[in-house]
Amino acid sequence: MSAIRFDGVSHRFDDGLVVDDVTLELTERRIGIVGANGSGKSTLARMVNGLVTPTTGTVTVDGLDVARHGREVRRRVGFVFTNADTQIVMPTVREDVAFTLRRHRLDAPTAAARVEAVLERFGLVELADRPAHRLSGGQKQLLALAAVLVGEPAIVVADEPTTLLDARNARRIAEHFATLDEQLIVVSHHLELLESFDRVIVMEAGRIVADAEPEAALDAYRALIG
Ligand SMILES: Nc1ncnc2c1ncn2[C@@H]1O[C@H](COP(=O)(O)OP(=O)(O)OP(=O)(O)O)[C@@H](O)[C@H]1O
Repeated sequence: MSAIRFDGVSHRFDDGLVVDDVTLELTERRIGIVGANGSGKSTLARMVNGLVTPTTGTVTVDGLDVARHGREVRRRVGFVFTNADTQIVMPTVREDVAFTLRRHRLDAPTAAARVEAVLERFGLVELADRPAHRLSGGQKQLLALAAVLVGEPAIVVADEPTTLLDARNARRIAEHFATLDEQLIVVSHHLELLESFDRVIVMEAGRIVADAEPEAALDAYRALIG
């Protein structure tokens, strides 16, 4: 597993401190982050691949400072957004998956084979030539995950990946998560999604208020939110 380290990390937006002096080492395979709305989860998750940089402190991935080595870090850390629409950049499903590989310096047959393998894995082969924007919400989220995984990142960060999905599609995403070899960090309000994870971090007002195996951490979170 990769080692993600937060060292005295704070982040301030205009209206105040959103992440408040967080020190963490994330080495487990599957890590969940929970917390009330506005507690700083997304900001923390975004710092793992440099979408947000710390106001103070450092975040490193395998020793690489995320603020200084953004491009290298983003190769290692794939990010899945809540709203898959924001992630679709190409007209068709196949083109959208292939787009991830544009800077990977692969020869065309190798790139094409990687795209087909990932389409197959996510049950997207029959949809490959469809307009990506016309897929259903669940299909779009699978496409977003496929488009991230085709780049073979070591780490996948997903920010509320099931929030916009119905129960069936949410379960599908959870099943795919269960089969991933990659290290996975998931921000979620769907607590059952995190029950089988290795570690769950609970945030409150920018701080980590519980950090344990899921049962204990989720109990602490339920107690916190009453
Ligand atoms: N780009 C931004 N500019 C200014 N303030 C921001 C920005 N992004 C987030 N914030 C503020 O930072 C705080 C934490 O936001 P963040 O999205 O990290 O919380 P969260 O725990 O992920 O919340 P939610 O569960 O609602 O998604 C919120 O008060 C939010 O309004």
